[in-house]
Amino acid sequence: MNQFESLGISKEILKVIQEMGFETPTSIQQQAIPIVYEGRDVLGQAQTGTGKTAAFGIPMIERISTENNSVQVLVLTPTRELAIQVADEVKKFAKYKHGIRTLAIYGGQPIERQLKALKQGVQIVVGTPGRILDHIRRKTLKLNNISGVVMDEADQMLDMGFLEDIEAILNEMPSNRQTLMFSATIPKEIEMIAQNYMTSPVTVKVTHKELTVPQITQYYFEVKPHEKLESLTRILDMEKVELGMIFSNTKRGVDELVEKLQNRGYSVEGIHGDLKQSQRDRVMKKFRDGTIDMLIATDVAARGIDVDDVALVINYDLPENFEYYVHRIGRTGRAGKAGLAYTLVTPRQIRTLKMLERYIKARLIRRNVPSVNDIVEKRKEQIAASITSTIEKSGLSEYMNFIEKLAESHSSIEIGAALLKMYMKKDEIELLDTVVEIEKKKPAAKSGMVRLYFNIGKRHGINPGNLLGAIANEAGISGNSVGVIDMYDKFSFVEVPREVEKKVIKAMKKNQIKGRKISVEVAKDK
Ligand SMILES: Nc1ncnc2c1ncn2[C@@H]1O[C@H](COP(=O)(O)OP(=O)(O)OP(=O)(O)O)[C@@H](O)[C@H]1O
Ligand SMILES: [Mg+2]
Repeated sequence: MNQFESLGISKEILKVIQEMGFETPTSIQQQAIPIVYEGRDVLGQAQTGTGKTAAFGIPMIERISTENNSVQVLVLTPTRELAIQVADEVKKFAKYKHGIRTLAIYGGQPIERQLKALKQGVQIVVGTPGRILDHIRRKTLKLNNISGVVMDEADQMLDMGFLEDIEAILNEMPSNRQTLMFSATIPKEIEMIAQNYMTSPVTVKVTHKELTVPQITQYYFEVKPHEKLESLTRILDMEKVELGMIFSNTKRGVDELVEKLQNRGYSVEGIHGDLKQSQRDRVMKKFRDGTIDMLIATDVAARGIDVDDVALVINYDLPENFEYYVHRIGRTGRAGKAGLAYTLVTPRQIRTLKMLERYIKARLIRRNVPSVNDIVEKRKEQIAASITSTIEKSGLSEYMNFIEKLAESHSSIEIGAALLKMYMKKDEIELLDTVVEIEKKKPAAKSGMVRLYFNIGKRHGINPGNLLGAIANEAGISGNSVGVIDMYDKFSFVEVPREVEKKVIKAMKKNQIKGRKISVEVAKDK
């Protein structure tokens, strides 16, 4: 007998569990399922991604009588996306329990469609409190046959101001029903509802020292407010994750980030409460399918959302509430998988960060925003890896003939290097476009020097040493007195002693390089 069988789960559901590839029940499932089967009220707390949905979903499915077409189980969730997801998960588990019908009911969806489905008869309804109450008042949803109610993410529903709605809903139900509440965080306020609406509830708490799961490695980056966007793009360039989420505290923040990142060529979409439901559904689908790399979201997508293989969560803004942090980063590192969580913190927020660490009882490791060099080095590693895998996949013979010919007049190292240079060139432009904004604002590091920015356009192919010599010559100064020169396709800069600033600018404008007009800009000192 496997461990799932010993929990008393029916064979129809055991079959699904096997198909889903679950090997052993998680702690919350082991502890909560038998108590829920007993019919007790349960207040369940366990870390994010540890299978709370199945912990309440499985026993709730088992109690449905298929002879009866009325609603018997109601699950309340704080968001529409979570209602859809939990209903899908319940449907999955009920796959071989023929005759059980499950319906998600939420705002933003045409009410007629829901009315039609309710009329046909469903036994399990999963929904958001507002719309559920709406149906109760229209008498299109009757709760007199309810034998079980679940509040998933109960604390979030209270936070969103759903207390009155929830109370109104609970008051419509038979008092001998079974009541369950589940969340990764259970603050004190919950106990108030528990006292009023539950009958001698059993608290099932899977305790760990930390509130967050240990397989999520948590880092923070200290960045000035005006450097956040630049830092984010560097982090994204460095990580190149396949699927991730970025959280912002405001809807406007989400919209702005989406626009800015899309303009820079990142594959991102946004989700928040002001978007039309059809748009929210479209974005969620793209995210679940992996059509986009990153979902940018407010906390509307922080709770309960379970998307496979989210490798990275970034808090672009430090959340206003510590519980939100736990739930946001919990979108990664689910079902035992590893995850990364990055949080951008401004210097003024360091104290709040320390308080957050005390709340979650875990540490965030400090990390520096990757420099341009780090990103270039990382690119090289990635390119080396993709060269190796291309070679391993073989299918190179036609290219090899071509290279063999070239190898008669060049060494293979030269050929390889030239190909790489051609390949990187394209890459470099993309990379450096993102660097410009921050670099542009930088004055010279050494006192007495000024940094002059000039623009000679894309793919200039000019040797910095030659340019430096030409400028010094034209200005009548020694080449040695010119400091750094760095040339990019968009902005290049040179650092010169303050005394010769004017001379150099004049010389640069005069010394048109390859016939291009040069515009020079002086970086202001702080
Ligand atoms: N026993 C199990 N073995 C392996 N995977 C499981 C098991 N139980 C659940 N899962 C999977 O783990 C993932 C997370 O489950 P679920 O969404 O229920 O977590 P949760 O505890 O509700 O998290 P959150 O607090 O974020 O809502 C899901 O993809 C689910 O299919
Ligand atoms: Mg959940």
